[in-house]
Amino acid sequence: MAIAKNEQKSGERELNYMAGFGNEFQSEALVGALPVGQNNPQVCPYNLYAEQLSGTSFTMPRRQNMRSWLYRIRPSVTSARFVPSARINPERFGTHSEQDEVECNQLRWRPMPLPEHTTDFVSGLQTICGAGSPERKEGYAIHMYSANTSMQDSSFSDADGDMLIVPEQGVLRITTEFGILEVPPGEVCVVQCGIRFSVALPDGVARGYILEVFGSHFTLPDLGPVGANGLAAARDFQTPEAWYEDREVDFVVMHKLGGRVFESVQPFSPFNVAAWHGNYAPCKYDLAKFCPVNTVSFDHADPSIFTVLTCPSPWPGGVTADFVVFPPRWTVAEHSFRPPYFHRNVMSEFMGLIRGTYEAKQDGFLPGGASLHVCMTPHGPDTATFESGTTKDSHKPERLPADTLAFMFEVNYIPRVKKSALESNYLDKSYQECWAGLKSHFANSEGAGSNGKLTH
Ligand SMILES: O=C(O)Cc1cc(O)ccc1O
Ligand SMILES: [Fe+2]
Repeated sequence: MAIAKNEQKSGERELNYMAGFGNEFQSEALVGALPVGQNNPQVCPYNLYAEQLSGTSFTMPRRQNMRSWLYRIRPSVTSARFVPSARINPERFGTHSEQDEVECNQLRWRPMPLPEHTTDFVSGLQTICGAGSPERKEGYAIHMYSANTSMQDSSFSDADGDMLIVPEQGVLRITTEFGILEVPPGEVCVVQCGIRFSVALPDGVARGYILEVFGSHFTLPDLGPVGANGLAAARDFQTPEAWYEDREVDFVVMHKLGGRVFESVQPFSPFNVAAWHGNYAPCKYDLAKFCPVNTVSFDHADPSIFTVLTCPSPWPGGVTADFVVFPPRWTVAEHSFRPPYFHRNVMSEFMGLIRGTYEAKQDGFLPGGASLHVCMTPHGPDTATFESGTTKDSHKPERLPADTLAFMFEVNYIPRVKKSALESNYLDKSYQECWAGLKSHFANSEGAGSNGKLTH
């Protein structure tokens, strides 16, 4: 067995990352393992197998074209036949189905409980909603996970799309074919379509959110008049250096395709890539590095101003999905209602909370919880937020607390909500009550209203 540049046991090694978003990276865990000047030498260095993983069609324009070359001890093709996985309950995880319904009411979930029984990242996945079709390669699904055990000699890959993973509780140590990423709450990662990965839980528990996009890839948003800087900087994204293990063991390889999970057993670890190069590779990003841009005068900017990553739609200006963060920041708008406004949006909005409280809700929206407001469903600040927003001194700058971190998956297609998520006992059936106190303050002749003050 050749000697790896890094330790064989991932737990003992400091992780190294390469900086940049979508760069042409190259990385060797074994000195000289990358072929020089070509992808397919007749015999690769160290007798490795060359394997290409493409993320776009071969003929995609160069700027969008994504692929990587992996140099591995055995090729991925050497596994037994895949069969439907008995570990996954398709009623709970996969994609939405015909039996799931659209729901025009505002929905909110309390935090999903941590599991009572042994549950790893994959068995702890629960689909909340989805739209479009993985077969047609358009649309998305939104999932949550809650787990208390590391994946053991097993991996998962998603042939349906890219996964953006947002931890809320517990570090995720994600071993991929490209190397290892450690992702604590406050950071997010993207594991692209087809990449095999396995999740260990150094903290013993983990909970969080996933946005899966079919047939599209996450990219940095254009900045338009904002200019060349601001929001998420490309250099702050981190891609793991190559890491491999040469381990012969019965390894379960799970694979999601068309919303169904299949599995196979192979006699070796799939994390056997000694070197790779290309621009199709997982990455992570620390949300604390996000540089918000916002109003410095009056009124409330639309939340698109906080877009971290976007999945463009096939038509100009549209998106399949945006990942938006509500970071700690100063709010300074004068003579303005500063919290999020009341609205009905053409896009559908799934929100989650990583920590703290969210500026539009004083109560009931908890870390690990979620809300869903679909296309044209009215929503906005709860009664208490409206009252404080209309009475506070709006000439004093205010710091939104540093320990707050909410986010939104803003999606185009109207989602169907998974039956199991609608029937779960953590669905908050009293959500609508948060707006019940929004009484009329209308004053058409005298008194309140005419002087810009409300009587509460
Ligand atoms: O809380 C929400 O619904 C998200 C949201 C935030 C905001 O500041 C403006 C519009 C919007 O949809
Ligand atoms: Fe909204």
